[in-house]
Amino acid sequence: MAILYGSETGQAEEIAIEVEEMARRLHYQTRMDEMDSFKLSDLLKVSLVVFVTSTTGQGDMPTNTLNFWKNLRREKLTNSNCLGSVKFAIFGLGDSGYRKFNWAARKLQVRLLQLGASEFLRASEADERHNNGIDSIYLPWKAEFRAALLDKYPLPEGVEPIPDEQLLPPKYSIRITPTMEPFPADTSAIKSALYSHVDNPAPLSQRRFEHNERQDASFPSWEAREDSSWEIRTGTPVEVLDKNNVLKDHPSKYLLGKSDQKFAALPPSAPLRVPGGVLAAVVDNYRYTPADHWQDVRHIIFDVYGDNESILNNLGQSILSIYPKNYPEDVEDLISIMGWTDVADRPLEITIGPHRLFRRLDGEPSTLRDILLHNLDITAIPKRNFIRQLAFWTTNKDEVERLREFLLDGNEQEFYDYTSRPRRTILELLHDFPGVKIPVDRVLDMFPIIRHRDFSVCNAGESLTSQEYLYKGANFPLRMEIFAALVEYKTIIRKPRQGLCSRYLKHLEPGTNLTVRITPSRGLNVLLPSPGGFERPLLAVATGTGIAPIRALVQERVEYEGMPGDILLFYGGRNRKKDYHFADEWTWYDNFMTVYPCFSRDPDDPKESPPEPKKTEEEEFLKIKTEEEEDIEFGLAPDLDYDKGKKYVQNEIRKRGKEVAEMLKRGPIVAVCGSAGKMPVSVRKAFVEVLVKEGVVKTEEEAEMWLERRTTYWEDTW
Ligand SMILES: Cc1cc2nc3c(=O)[nH]c(=O)nc-3n(C[C@H](O)[C@H](O)[C@H](O)COP(=O)(O)O)c2cc1C
Repeated sequence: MAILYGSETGQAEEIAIEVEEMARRLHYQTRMDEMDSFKLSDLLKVSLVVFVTSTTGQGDMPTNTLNFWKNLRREKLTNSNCLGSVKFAIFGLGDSGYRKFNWAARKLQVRLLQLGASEFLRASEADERHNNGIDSIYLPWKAEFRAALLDKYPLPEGVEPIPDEQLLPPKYSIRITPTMEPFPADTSAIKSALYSHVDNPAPLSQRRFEHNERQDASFPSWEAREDSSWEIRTGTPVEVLDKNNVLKDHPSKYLLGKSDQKFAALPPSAPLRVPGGVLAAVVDNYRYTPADHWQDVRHIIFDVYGDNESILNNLGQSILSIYPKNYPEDVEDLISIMGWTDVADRPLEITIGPHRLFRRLDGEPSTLRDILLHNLDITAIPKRNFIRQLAFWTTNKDEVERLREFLLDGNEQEFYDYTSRPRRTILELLHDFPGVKIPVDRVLDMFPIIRHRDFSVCNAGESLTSQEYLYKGANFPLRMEIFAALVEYKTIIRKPRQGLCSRYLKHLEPGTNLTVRITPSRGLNVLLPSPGGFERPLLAVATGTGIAPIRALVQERVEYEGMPGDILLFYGGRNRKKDYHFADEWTWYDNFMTVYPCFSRDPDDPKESPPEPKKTEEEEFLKIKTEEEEDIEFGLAPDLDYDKGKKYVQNEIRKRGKEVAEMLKRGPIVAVCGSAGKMPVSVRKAFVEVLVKEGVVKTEEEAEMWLERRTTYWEDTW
């Protein structure tokens, strides 16, 4: 059985992992991977294919399916019945808040049927907005799927499904290498510097021996050797093995580990070998919003070294993907509670690993600590698959019982209350279950891999290139900026929380090198298909950091040699003084741009709506929210007060109806950017109402049609 997934943030992948485990328990040979790692012809080699895919963008296929999808859509396959022998099942994940609910799964299903494949089981569409989220559809579907498998492909006589209480063999192969490892080559500048100041360095063979000695698990740690009792116990002077490493003079002279000393607690800066990735250096990273504003919004500027010609040719926008890393203190915490201290820094041998396990670019051998720092998401919210496996690694009966209870049918709410609602992390969960000791050879099977996070590049045109670039050409970096709101909140267990990437970005120091990936935005096809795209009017609506892609669109027009189309921007924030992003810049373009800002928390008339009592950032951050407020914040419950006469962009659009209708008549590009959920829906409704009220069309249906056919309507919401 092949289980192929398409996933942006990991939900579909998690479902695929569960489906695979279920199939393995029914003795299937399985292959589980993202769609893009699977050849179309391989579909013919398996008995059954399960597709699990989310929908992203505006009804789009996830990024890791795009190649597969392109191949599947090849014109010459149509009417070929080429998948006549393929049996498949589809499980879709979506969010009914989006207009094109579960479109990726639907498109895939239609195409597979068109190519002759037959459905093994009815397709299913899960809705994230449902009370119990995806699970409310997924769990019954899984039970139905299992029953159908047993029915249509019964197990041979005498063969039983492998019970849940029995541990399956690991999928990945990882082990700590035996002690006698060759001494790594002195390739890096840092290394040669390391040895250059050593007094009378020993011959290489001696150094290798000492190195191996230190690699040995029984060799005492630095801490132990610093403790003189070790010396007394063993009779070996502490410095014996390190005598050659005595520094002759001050280490700072060599810039040795300078950054490590200064920012000892920061994630490592070694860039990763990411397929399609390019090197970038942080030029600046500063807080854009004032310190007393509730939200820390970062303006981060990078120099990007890569195939810059092709990036420059990607008019429209680019997406910059960041690969966040863990903090050393969290990793050390995990190493210590799992009892991995002795093996954490010894080289690892990974013969079969997940393909997203990106190694360090400098080719240094990986250690367990390395992959924990760079690859494994130890602060993710624990998923069912993780909890299921944990129960095998504790000898404490109460813990086993408690872990298994979470997974029992009917306990979904309890599981949710323990994990997702308080945003509990894997690391915290492991602290709650001190009896659990995960063996090293299971880490790749159990921990999720860190996913990259995408940011719209918020500059374009001339600002991408420096004078140096223009003069010296493509060897010079491009300057790319992102504008990111850090995710920091507290939950019902009153713990302040930070997203993994937010924490990484917050302390990303200028000068840090990292690997990023630059890809064209999905909006690219929509925004610039026609010649003269720049000459079309642009009707932009942005809330908060949704302004990022709009700023790039504006900057692009500035450079246009012809006459750029005029721009109408509706911008929504909370306070003019705190989050009217890039307000100064808009005045530079007032020959072709009009901005209507509105601020939901700034009262027009202080008598009518008195200002809210001023809160410090800390108060705002630590404010204990009611359960309803929490639900609204996490999008789990509707905010019934949402639209009531507030100063939101949709109301501003209605207020300026005439001007908006005039622009809509001219076939503009409409770009709506900001948080997903109610804003894009309300904005579209406002456009529809305006078109009817201003007499452009008669009915709301006609207005919808107008938006669909006469405008290029692009939403970038998250
Ligand atoms: C930027 C973005 C765009 C989305 N667009 C759609 C959409 O057009 N239709 C839909 O049904 N769901 C949409 N969703 C919801 C996701 O499909 C849903 O959250 C899913 O559980 C994510 O699964 P994944 O983590 O595997 O990608 C979107 C989510 C995001 C973050």
